[in-house]
Amino acid sequence: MAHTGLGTTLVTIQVYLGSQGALDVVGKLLPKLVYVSREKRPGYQHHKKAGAMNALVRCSAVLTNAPFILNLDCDHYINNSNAIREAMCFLMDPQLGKKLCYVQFPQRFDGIDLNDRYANRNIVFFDINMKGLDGIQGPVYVGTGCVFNRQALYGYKPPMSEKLPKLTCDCWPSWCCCCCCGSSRMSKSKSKKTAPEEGRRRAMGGLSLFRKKKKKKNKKGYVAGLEEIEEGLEGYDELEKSPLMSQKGFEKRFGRSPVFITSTIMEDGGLPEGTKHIVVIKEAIHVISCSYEEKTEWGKEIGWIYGSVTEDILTGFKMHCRGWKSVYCTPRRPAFKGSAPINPRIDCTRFSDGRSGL
Ligand SMILES: O=c1ccn([C@@H]2O[C@H](COP(=O)(O)OP(=O)(O)O[C@H]3O[C@H](CO)[C@@H](O)[C@H](O)[C@H]3O)[C@@H](O)[C@H]2O)c(=O)[nH]1
Ligand SMILES: [Mn+2]
Repeated sequence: MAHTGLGTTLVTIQVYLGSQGALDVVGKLLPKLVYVSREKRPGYQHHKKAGAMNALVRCSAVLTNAPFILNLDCDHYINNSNAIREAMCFLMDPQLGKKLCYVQFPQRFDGIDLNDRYANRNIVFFDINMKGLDGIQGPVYVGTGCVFNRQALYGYKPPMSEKLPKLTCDCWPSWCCCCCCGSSRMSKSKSKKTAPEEGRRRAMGGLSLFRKKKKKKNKKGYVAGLEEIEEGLEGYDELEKSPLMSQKGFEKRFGRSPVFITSTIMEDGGLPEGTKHIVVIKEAIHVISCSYEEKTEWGKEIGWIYGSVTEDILTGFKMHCRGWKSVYCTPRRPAFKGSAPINPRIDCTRFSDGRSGL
């Protein structure tokens, strides 16, 4: 039901196919379908679509914690039964997968008139610009037809890759000592990254928690934002902070749900062994209550970002800024389709309704 921002809606969670489940024609258990409606009350911002998405992310983390999330607008549908498989080929790729925040598909529409009078195809954007971006850090997130890596929604950074030998001058690799050995920068960077420290970092699942980059100034006062320095120290700040983060920091970022917080550090998703239904249902209701996000980082640093008419662009940029890459996936048969606005009035109404949360 639409919400005007004035009334009240209560939490609804309906699990279709129930606790017994149901089988498909070949006897396999069908996935459950869960309908979720969050709580809204006067005096509490619901943040429209971005707020709805954040509530869904938390609720699903508590109920199943699947590591990947497909986001589709309510006026879009799946048009290619291989769509999810296409995305998973990237997200589960042994080399590339762990660094990907999302796989974005182009938006395609039904009902476009012969001459595409209302420019629904958006050829320049979807078939030129987005392909170009795919060659850099990846396409922007366009709000629908996108499969996310759940970890990227939580403000974590992508895991670091093994380092290749570094060039210390224009022509020689770092093992060349003729002109560069004794460089304090390099030796500092190397001596800091000792094996036990590296081991501790790995033990943390390679996740960088909430680190603010410190800019280092060199003698001349220039900002020496050299990658080597940053990379040499990578993982240290957060290791020092992580014991403190465990309680207050996590709550400040994610809100006061220990079940949700636990789910965020399970890198491969899933629920802890022995999780009880009654606990998760209670917690699922808690995380979609209207005051849950107060004094947290939801919508500011994590999840779908608030405060813009196009929450999608900001959300994708946040991930790219943290170093994640994205992928543009364009199978021959469109993966998803939406219904095209067929006159300017419909387009304007849809636009203003969507932005005001109707
Ligand atoms: O209060 C709201 C308003 C919208 N929606 C959802 O947001 C979607 C997008 O809204 P729509 O009115 O369809 O806007 P469009 O302009 O068609 O959407 C494009 O532009 C939006 C803003 O950039 C993106 O969020 C969309 O994914 C993208 O398809 C809808 O389908 C709903 O699923 C909500 O959940 N709550
Ligand atoms: Mn739409």
